[in-house]
Amino acid sequence: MTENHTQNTGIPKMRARNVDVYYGTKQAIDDVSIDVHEEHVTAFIGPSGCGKSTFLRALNRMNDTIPSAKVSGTIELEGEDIYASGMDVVQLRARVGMVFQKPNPFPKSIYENIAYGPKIHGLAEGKGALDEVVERSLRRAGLWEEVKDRLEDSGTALSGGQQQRLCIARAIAVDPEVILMDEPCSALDPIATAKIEELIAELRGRYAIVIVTHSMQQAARVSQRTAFFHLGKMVEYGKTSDIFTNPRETRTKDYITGRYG
Ligand SMILES: Nc1ncnc2c1ncn2[C@@H]1O[C@H](COP(=O)(O)OP(=O)(O)OP(=O)(O)O)[C@@H](O)[C@H]1O
Repeated sequence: MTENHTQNTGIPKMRARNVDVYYGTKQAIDDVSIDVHEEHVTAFIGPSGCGKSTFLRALNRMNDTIPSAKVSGTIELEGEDIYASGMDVVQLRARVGMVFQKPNPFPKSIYENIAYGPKIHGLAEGKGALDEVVERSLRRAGLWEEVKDRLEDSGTALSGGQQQRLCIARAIAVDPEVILMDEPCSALDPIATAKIEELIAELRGRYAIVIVTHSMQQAARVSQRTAFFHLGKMVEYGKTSDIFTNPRETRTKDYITGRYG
């Protein structure tokens, strides 16, 4: 373990050590160790197929849904082993929320998209409390003003960018500690992308955010820490400004200067 991997800035929110992920016999992640801190946006970058999404999904056990996937090593959330046998995975995924590449609202009303999680997790009792959570979550996701008069409309009737903010509001509604975002802007136009990036900057004050992105410009704009992945390994992890201006590893330099990818 080197300083390079831990980026010592206080107690980490999540701590991964020596993580391997296999799909059947194919190794997709090889011995990755990283600390993720609250009030930071951590970007995962690297060429297609290097394992960014696989590692991201390991952070809230989304890989459990893929029968061939096997994770080893340790991943802790606030010091608690998330792969321990007693871990409640539904609860874990509320604490470590996820936003996907393609916005995926439920085919239900805007209101229900947000209210569903707090209801099943028992976070809000009664209509008044639920109304409050819905408004607060939509406000935090920068969507309230646009939807407050149409909360009963279907979430799927919103524009792509609004749908993605709805999905972020849905993640926020269950009071997460970490939000994982897997290329959250790849299906959006530049204006919707800029809104999501602004939102990420605001949300950083409350949550640890991890974002997978193909856009180095986006990583540079939104993140404070960047991890560069290549062929299943995490090659370099550091302050985003250092990774982009003064990378230590040749492979990082080659990638950020566009030599491959
Ligand atoms: N469900 C799966 N079953 C088998 N192999 C998979 C599965 N998902 C990913 N892989 C393989 O694992 C490796 C890492 O894939 P992953 O999607 O994590 O990479 P990535 O860096 O996120 O790629 P991209 O940037 O293209 O999304 C690839 O070789 C991929 O083919």
